Amino acid sequence: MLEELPSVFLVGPMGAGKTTIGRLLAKQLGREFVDSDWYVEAQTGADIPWIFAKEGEAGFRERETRAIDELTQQEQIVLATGGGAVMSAENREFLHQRGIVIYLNAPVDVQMSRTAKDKSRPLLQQPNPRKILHDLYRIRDPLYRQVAHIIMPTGHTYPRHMVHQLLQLLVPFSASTSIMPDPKLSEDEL
Ligand SMILES: Nc1ncnc2c1ncn2[C@@H]1O[C@H](COP(=O)(O)OP(=O)(O)OP(=O)(O)O)[C@@H](O)[C@H]1O
Ligand SMILES: O=C(O)C1=C[C@@H](O)[C@@H](O)[C@H](O)C1
Ligand SMILES: [Mg+2]
Repeated sequence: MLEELPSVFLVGPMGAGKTTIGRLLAKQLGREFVDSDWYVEAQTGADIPWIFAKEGEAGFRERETRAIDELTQQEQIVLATGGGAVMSAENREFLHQRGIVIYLNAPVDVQMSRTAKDKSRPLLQQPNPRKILHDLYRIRDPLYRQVAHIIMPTGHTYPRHMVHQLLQLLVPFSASTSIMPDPKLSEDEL
């Protein structure tokens, strides 16, 4: 039933589960899974902390926009994007126009517990990561909502259960028509 489904792009904050859910969703759909953070690392030949250290956040964002442009042109993939990808209007346009965008909306407490032990996120290597996550959420939540076709809360739901719900929410987008369902599916409807 989902053969006609265009590419699916996951957006949301660090620790929302974009990589985890994206990988599982791709498996269920029989699609290729790509993570824009991994793609940037592979294209650069260096990891994200190294890119931030050598080129600053601005250097990383340039690389990220090139990656989002290239990856959103691929057909029928599942793409997990970096948490800050929606900061660029160009990226938002690429994402919204070229596929179905799912916003995984995680409260700051959940983001905190899921990112606490991991040192791979340069923006959180600060004395007060909770404040950083909180400030980023305030700025980015409206942008995630703006770019999304589907908004899915994530907190205490098992990844497999989330993927099951997402597969149902994606059905209306699979018809062979260029008209996207409107209005947005929102948290209230889940
Ligand atoms: N629904 C879930 N329930 C419980 N744990 C989860 C869930 N989704 C993700 N996790 C766990 O949270 C951590 C962060 O998840 P993940 O790396 O998928 O987030 P992300 O959105 O890709 O973050 P980033 O933007 O930093 O790449 C992982 O350890 C993962 O196993
Ligand atoms: O939220 C962010 O700005 C980031 C999230 C990660 O996915 C990486 O893209 C990088 O660490 C920056
Ligand atoms: Mg990820």
